[in-house]
Amino acid sequence: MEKVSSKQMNSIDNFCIKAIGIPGIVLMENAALKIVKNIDLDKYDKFTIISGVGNNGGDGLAVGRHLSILDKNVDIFVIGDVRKGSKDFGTNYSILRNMNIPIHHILGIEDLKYLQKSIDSSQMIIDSIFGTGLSRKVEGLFERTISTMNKSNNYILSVDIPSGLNSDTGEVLNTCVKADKTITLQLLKKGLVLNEGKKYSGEIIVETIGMPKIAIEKGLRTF
Ligand SMILES: NC(=O)C1=CN([C@@H]2O[C@H](COP(=O)(O)OP(=O)(O)OC[C@H]3O[C@@H](n4cnc5c(N)ncnc54)[C@H](O)[C@@H]3O)[C@@H](O)[C@H]2O)[C@@H](O)CC1
Ligand SMILES: [K+]
Repeated sequence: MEKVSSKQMNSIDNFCIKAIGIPGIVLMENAALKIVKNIDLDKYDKFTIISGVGNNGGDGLAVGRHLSILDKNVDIFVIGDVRKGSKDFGTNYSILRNMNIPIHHILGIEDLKYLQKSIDSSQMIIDSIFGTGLSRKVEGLFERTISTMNKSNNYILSVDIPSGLNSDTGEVLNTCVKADKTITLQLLKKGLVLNEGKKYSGEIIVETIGMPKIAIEKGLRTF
């Protein structure tokens, strides 16, 4: 199984989007549907989704949309400055707003009690805080959010990478979500199986999201 670095993944993304013309939002929607495909909908009805404001967060918001359309009970939390959100995150954020689906923003410590309340009454936590874009140590409110998640005994499903894990080296950047399952998109990220990757990823499932071979080969050759 091909293992890729985040740089390689980014160049594959870019080739897909810029050279071939598959919009990022299409890849994000494919990712969301593959995440939902891996959830046992007969077993799980109540979800707490915690999203960052990058494309990993966008994946999580799209998952939240699909689960609520399937009449599941979904609490959606966003952590990070929405104004600094990525383009595709913004698209999914405004779709949820237009659907009048409530979004809770984790802006300060006091918001963690709402998160705790949601976690106490849900069966599954979906972690879409950070993916391959994690670029520095996890601190402050992000650190406290992740420790709130890890303290619960809910089932935790991570989108692409357990948030806090360096997707290239498998190092934990101060703290990391301890996932029961990680659905990684298109290709296996090296960090998932290096150092502490296995411990924090739980069961790893690779799901393709519609990236053509030509893009993958080109991207792999670049780095
Ligand atoms: N680019 C694409 O076409 C696709 C990307 N996908 C998803 O996009 C992810 C990569 O998205 P991005 O590159 O936007 O990055 P991420 O969404 O992984 O994270 C970047 C965000 O986290 C913030 N951040 C990074 N480190 C932080 C720290 N220590 N503390 C606080 N904030 C921090 C950044 O400011 C940025 O807002 C992948 O993991 C995957 O889940 C998928 O949607 C598939 C398609
Ligand atoms: K994640």
